[in-house]
Amino acid sequence: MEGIFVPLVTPYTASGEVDAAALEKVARRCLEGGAAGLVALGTTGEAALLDGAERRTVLEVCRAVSIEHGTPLVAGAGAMGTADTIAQARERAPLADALLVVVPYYVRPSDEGVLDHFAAVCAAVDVPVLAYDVPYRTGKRLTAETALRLLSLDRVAGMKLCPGAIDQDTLALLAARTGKAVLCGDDAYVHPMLHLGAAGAIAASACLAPEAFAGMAEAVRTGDTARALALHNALLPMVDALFSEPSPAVLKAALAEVGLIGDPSVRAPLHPPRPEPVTRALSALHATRALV
Ligand SMILES: O=C(O)C1=N[C@H](C(=O)O)C[C@H](O)C1
Repeated sequence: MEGIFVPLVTPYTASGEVDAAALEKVARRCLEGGAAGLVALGTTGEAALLDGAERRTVLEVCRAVSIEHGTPLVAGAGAMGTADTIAQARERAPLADALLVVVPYYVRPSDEGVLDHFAAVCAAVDVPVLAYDVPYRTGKRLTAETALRLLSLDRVAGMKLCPGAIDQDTLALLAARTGKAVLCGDDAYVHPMLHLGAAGAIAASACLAPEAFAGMAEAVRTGDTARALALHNALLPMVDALFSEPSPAVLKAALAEVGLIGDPSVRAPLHPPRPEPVTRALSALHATRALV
């Protein structure tokens, strides 16, 4: 798994249903913009705020677009408990090339508990699993040592790392060169993480600027450091604006402004964003366009 994977928003119609046509449009646009693949039902897709039928619709739309483009589809899965996570993983695996399974949240299990959780999920499905480490959301932080033990599980193909920083554990994990993919999930750090050996990223901001993110990853890969840095510097203010309020509220408002989705709404308890970060994201987007 290499390159920029885009976790898609879930657009709604004015009457609040999943807007399959808008989702298809955003998905196609991301792949045409150079994304390596799509992620359905991630944090950005408000997966926790959809019902079962809606999650199925999202997966089916993303599956169809991925097949059309010959690119991989990653599906988010994960609950607080192991049994519920396995049920979700079994349901979604047939429609996905890999599963993005979040570290069990809220209950704060021990490291051994986390490892057993992933071993049980891996044993229940026959697709690769990406472990999703996002301690500011889950309440459970993984050390590099535990992350390396996780990566040593056969079916674990890699990790999406979202520690909110490039910390000692991140550096140790990347330095270990396990051969498994480390994907950056902190949009602001994609550029330095690629230089440090990350295989790619799962970045919500790439929904709005797929060309710039894909171009940055390609520039790092080909050694065009000046171009990679220019794109990183241009993207940073956009990322800052997009994450200045709980995601994906600003992102959806910006996508609506550029006409990619019809309705910017997010589901409760998320709130619509203030206008200021949306304007800021759009003017930063404009600056990135000059570089792609
Ligand atoms: O949708 C996702 O998955 C993402 N998760 C990160 C988060 O937890 O906020 C951010 C990333 O850009 C996309």
